[in-house]
Amino acid sequence: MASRYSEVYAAWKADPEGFWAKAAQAIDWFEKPRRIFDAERGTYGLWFPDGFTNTCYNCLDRHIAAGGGEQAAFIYDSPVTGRSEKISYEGLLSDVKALAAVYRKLGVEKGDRIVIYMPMIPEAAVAMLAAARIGAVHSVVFGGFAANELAVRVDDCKAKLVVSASCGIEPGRTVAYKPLLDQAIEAARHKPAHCLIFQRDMLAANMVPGRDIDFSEVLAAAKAAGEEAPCAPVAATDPLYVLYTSGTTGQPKGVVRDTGGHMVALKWSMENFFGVRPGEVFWAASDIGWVVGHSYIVYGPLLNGSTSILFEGKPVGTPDPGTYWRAIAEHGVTVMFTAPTALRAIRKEDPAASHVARYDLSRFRALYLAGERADPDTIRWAEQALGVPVIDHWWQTETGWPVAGNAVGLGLLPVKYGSPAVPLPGYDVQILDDAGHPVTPGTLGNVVIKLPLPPGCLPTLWNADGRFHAAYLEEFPGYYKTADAGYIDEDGYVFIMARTDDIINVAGHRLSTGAMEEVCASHPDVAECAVIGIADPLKGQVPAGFLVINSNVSREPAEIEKEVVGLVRERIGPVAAFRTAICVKRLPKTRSGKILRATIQKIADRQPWKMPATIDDPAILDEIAEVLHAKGIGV
Ligand SMILES: CCC(=O)SCCNC(=O)CCNC(=O)[C@H](O)C(C)(C)COP(=O)(O)OP(=O)(O)OC[C@H]1O[C@@H](n2cnc3c(N)ncnc32)[C@H](O)[C@@H]1OP(=O)(O)O
Repeated sequence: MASRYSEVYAAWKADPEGFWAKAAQAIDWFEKPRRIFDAERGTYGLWFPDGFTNTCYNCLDRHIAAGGGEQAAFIYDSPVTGRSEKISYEGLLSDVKALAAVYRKLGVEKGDRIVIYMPMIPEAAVAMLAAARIGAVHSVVFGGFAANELAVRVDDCKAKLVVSASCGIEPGRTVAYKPLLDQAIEAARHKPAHCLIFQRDMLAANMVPGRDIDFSEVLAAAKAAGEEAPCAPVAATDPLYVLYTSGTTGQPKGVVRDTGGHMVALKWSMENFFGVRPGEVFWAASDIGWVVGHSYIVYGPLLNGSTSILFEGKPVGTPDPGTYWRAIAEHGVTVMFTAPTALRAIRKEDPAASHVARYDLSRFRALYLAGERADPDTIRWAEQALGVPVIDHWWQTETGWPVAGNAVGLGLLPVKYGSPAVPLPGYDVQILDDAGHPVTPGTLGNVVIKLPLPPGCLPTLWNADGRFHAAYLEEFPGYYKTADAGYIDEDGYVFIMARTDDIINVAGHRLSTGAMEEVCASHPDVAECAVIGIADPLKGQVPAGFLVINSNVSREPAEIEKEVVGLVRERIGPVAAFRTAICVKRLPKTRSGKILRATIQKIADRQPWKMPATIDDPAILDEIAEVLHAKGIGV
């Protein structure tokens, strides 16, 4: 099929409001918006400012009203527990209605926050949809974060309720969630009134009397009593959720997602970008703790009337590197999303892709990759192994849906390896130099998006309009700063090259080196430190910490390094993948005292580097190179 991309993008550019007004017709509204965009409200304007709707209604009730109740909403595929289960739209709605009634009985009202800290089980999605049903704001916290990170989020959003589970299952170990939750609540200044705990068979959690409530018991009781909560009409501009993402400090940023624009954008993207029709099976192999889990495990597929796979497993080891292909064949997946790290892990164990041949992938049409840079080698390997288009695309927690990509739904454009292709309708992506001037095609600069951002993107940060403005809008007035560096070529293809801040990407997880430095520096023997991301063949990047020890300390450096590694795991969580801490005599700095992190990174990554003109003492770089080489890094 010839690509309709240029025509559709031009139609959006000619009449953005007309474009989104038409897209909004695919959503059911309790009160249809008469205005499409109000540039005077919010931080840069608000979408559908006078519309009223409900996300849960659009995800569930309306499909059932249209006769789709028996279709599977979710397929729960859990190789780590050996379970596989289909959950129909009707069955899901029944649980969601009852849980929403439980929330109401616990005093949760429209606008109240519910923190969800759960593994990849259907109850996590039920908890999200039940919050949406009553107009409560959910905030999902990824299970790989430590208690301290959970506490920071509970405090920031002042959660009235926490929904959690007794445990998660990681290969080879059971992760007890409840002790982490108890520690988090102990540490938090704000105490949630109640915790709803889903007890899993593999591990029972100890309950705190008066505060903790058994999820299954209370849900069954609500169902037996016929208790159900109706869908609350919420303003299109009301928040559906807050999702925290790494900031440049230990305080994460609470990305706000509104209700109406989010649904309009996701529904449009399911059909036009991913090319998935209602009734088809879509699989985003990620976690509900990340934005892709929100957008494309839960909300996008359900808004589209599709079936979504909820996968509790890993690309390898559960049980083998064929597990993705097995699930695609077994459930008739048409389109899948995963992170490049997952493919690299599979390739490492099965370089010849011999597991693919074991399965019938005839219904599989496309594989989408995002979350980190997709290296051309991995894309080519997957194309050859799977025989379907493998499509890199680029977006952020903040945008909520793809900014640039090759839209299957509009007909594919030629692929340029290393580029996530072209900006999607809604996004006017530009490249500016540091002074804010546009650069010529092919020139590296700051990747920005001309305001207003389209529906679905963040309107602000939770309770932090000032921080939102300072972080995203201030540096390039009239534009949203992505904090990515890249270029656009002569054909309009976007290339994303690096971050412009201290965020690193570890296995598709966005992590702040600043936050890790805060933890390293809190060790009593550490005088100062620097954390950088170094290249890793599997995870893309991994963090490495350089520690200067207090002069009066005579302990073995290896001991301190081990303690610091443990401290980061304890404070931030295993997701940080912080395994390398190295004691050094001194850190290289400029004469004004700025640590030369970028130069250390280049040495570690064996990239060409130049002696910075402002360096205070060049000999320190030789010392750093020596220590790195002794550890086998950068050699
Ligand atoms: C486009 C917009 C976006 O960017 S949205 C974000 C997109 N990113 C993603 O979808 C993430 C992609 N990455 C992954 O799914 C995983 O990293 C994959 C590839 C599956 C590999 O997983 P895994 O082998 O566990 O490695 P990892 O680096 O993720 O984990 C590091 C340590 O953390 C642990 N962990 C992981 N998840 C949990 C969890 N839910 N609960 C508790 N612990 C968890 C892992 O077990 C691992 O621990 P350890 O250090 O080995 O002991």
